[in-house]
Amino acid sequence: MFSSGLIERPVSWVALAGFMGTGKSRIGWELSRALALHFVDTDKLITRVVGKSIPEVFAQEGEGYFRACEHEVVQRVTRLEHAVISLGGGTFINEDNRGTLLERGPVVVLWASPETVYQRTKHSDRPLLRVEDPLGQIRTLMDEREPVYRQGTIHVHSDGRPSEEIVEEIIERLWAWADVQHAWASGADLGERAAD
Ligand SMILES: Nc1ncnc2c1ncn2[C@@H]1O[C@H](COP(=O)(O)OP(=O)(O)O)[C@@H](O)[C@H]1O
Ligand SMILES: O=C(O)C1=C[C@@H](OP(=O)(O)O)[C@@H](O)[C@H](O)C1
Ligand SMILES: [Mg+2]
Repeated sequence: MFSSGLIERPVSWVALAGFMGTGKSRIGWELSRALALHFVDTDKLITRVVGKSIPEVFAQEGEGYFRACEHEVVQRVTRLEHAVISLGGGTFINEDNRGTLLERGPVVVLWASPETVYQRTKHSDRPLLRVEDPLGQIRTLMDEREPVYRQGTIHVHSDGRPSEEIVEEIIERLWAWADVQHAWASGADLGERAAD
């Protein structure tokens, strides 16, 4: 239906950024189903290519190696067409990655409170949260990263909301964003014609 042009999507490429546990992986997958786009989770891609889990990569190769993998993966996923990309929580923090992603298309940032993040991550293995006081660590790291996440294109809250509602809001906001892009593009066309 999408390829026949009967149903249109707001975008054919979008990335999801935000802190750990805000729902990038889950919402990204659901969004990709809703928009009939391919789905890539950069952490899963790294896991597959390196042949180790994220905690193993951190423990055996070090965080620097993981960040280099993320950088390489960003170069690749920004060349894809028809895809929803779920990033790792730190991917968008790197300035170079951020520039590449924002140039490629809209970056939707998901937000949640430190308490929600703690509840959603406490039974999982996030190497950066393997500390004595994970909630304190979440607060510190979130404060540090917040100004950077603010540089995303669209911001959506995920606290206490079912995933379907979040996906619906993202799609609405992407339509509004796409409308503005088209208006700018046709304005620029008019400007160019007027100058001819
Ligand atoms: N809106 C939501 N409501 C409840 N649980 C959620 C929601 N979004 C994600 N989760 C759950 O929280 C956990 C972390 O989500 P995940 O998608 O892995 O986050 P991220 O990729 O941002 O770290 C998962 O168990 C996921 O199913
Ligand atoms: O915030 C971070 O630096 C990280 C977030 C993780 O991804 P999620 O945000 O999907 O948990 C994963 O990439 C790695 O543990 C580092
Ligand atoms: Mg994830």
